[in-house]
Amino acid sequence: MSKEINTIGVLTSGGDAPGMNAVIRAVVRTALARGKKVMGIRKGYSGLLSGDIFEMDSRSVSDAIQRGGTILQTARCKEFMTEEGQKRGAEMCQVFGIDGLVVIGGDGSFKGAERLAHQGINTIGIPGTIDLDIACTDYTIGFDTAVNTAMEAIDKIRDTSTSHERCSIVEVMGRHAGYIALWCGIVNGAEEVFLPEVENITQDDLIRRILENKKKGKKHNLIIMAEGVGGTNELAEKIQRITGIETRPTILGHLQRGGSPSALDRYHASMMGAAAVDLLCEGKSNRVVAFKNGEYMDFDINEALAMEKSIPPRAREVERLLESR
Ligand SMILES: Nc1ncnc2c1ncn2[C@@H]1O[C@H](COP(=O)(O)OP(=O)(O)O)[C@@H](O)[C@H]1O
Ligand SMILES: O=P(O)(O)OC[C@H]1O[C@](O)(COP(=O)(O)O)[C@@H](O)[C@@H]1O
Ligand SMILES: [Mg+2]
Repeated sequence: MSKEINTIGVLTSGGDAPGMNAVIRAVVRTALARGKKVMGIRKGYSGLLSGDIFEMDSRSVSDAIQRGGTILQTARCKEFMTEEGQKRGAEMCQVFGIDGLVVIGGDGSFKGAERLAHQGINTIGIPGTIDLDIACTDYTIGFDTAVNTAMEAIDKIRDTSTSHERCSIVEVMGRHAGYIALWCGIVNGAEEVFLPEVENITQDDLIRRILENKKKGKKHNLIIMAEGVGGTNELAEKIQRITGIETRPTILGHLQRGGSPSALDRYHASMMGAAAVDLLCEGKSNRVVAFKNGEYMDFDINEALAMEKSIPPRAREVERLLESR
């Protein structure tokens, strides 16, 4: 018989993402509507281990849906990677009466949720990361806002780049994932995009293309670099040294992680937050909520973590087709 859940905990973990507050709001309000008690855990698994836990009511999530960041704050917690840390985490849940837990984060956070489920706490993961790099789901909360933020910033860089006939290299976030870079390549109309998951053109090929573009009268070259590829500053210096074309690197960095979430992020966040609570109420554990082929569903965490995701070949092809030559 599945265990009945009376108190639901909620935490955000790993890198923050716009829309996390809308998830917290949906979890809190759905749980209260189902007659459950809700406990907020601050600073991810760090706050769980230090007992930074408080009761939440409907007002705790007022004025949160439109706010960026996470009102529960987030952290990366090394101690929780150890079995001892995970046991202590489960004990802390018991101390606060938490029998079901919603973990909002990425793959790393889901591994932690799986370990807690192993210790007897019912857990459900919700994909919250700007990187869009969780294989079991077509959408991760925060991506739409982040890619729009990057797109708007790159449009602005393109304006000044054209005025000065410069080459601009813009580095977008994604230590292991090139989705923001790929999307910006398409929606900003870049001349070249470098992704961590696939083979890219060589720096020599790039320099030849920049010189050809100049001969054809192109007024700027816009190159998008995913963070995980690296070497943005060095590449800019090399292009300028060899071609004589002024080249400026811009690293967009953490501005991509902040800001008020888009409608898409708020919508998925609300739907996924409510789904997570309903799964817990049905006695489910060790599951991840996903949006796949236009529907909300859930997967076993271990199966979800074993899935692989690759850059859609057609999107890479279209990005290349549309590069101006
Ligand atoms: N293998 C693991 N076992 C237990 N906890 C983990 C594991 N991997 C990550 N975590 C926990 O999840 C946190 C967030 O993971 P991280 O990979 O940084 O971010 P994300 O969840 O966004 O991928 C880590 O700091 C750690 O506390
Ligand atoms: O904020 P930090 O610690 O510098 O981390 C930067 C990383 O976090 C991200 O913004 C999001 O990654 P996660 O969601 O997996 O934490 C990556 O794109 C980036 O590489
Ligand atoms: Mg991650």
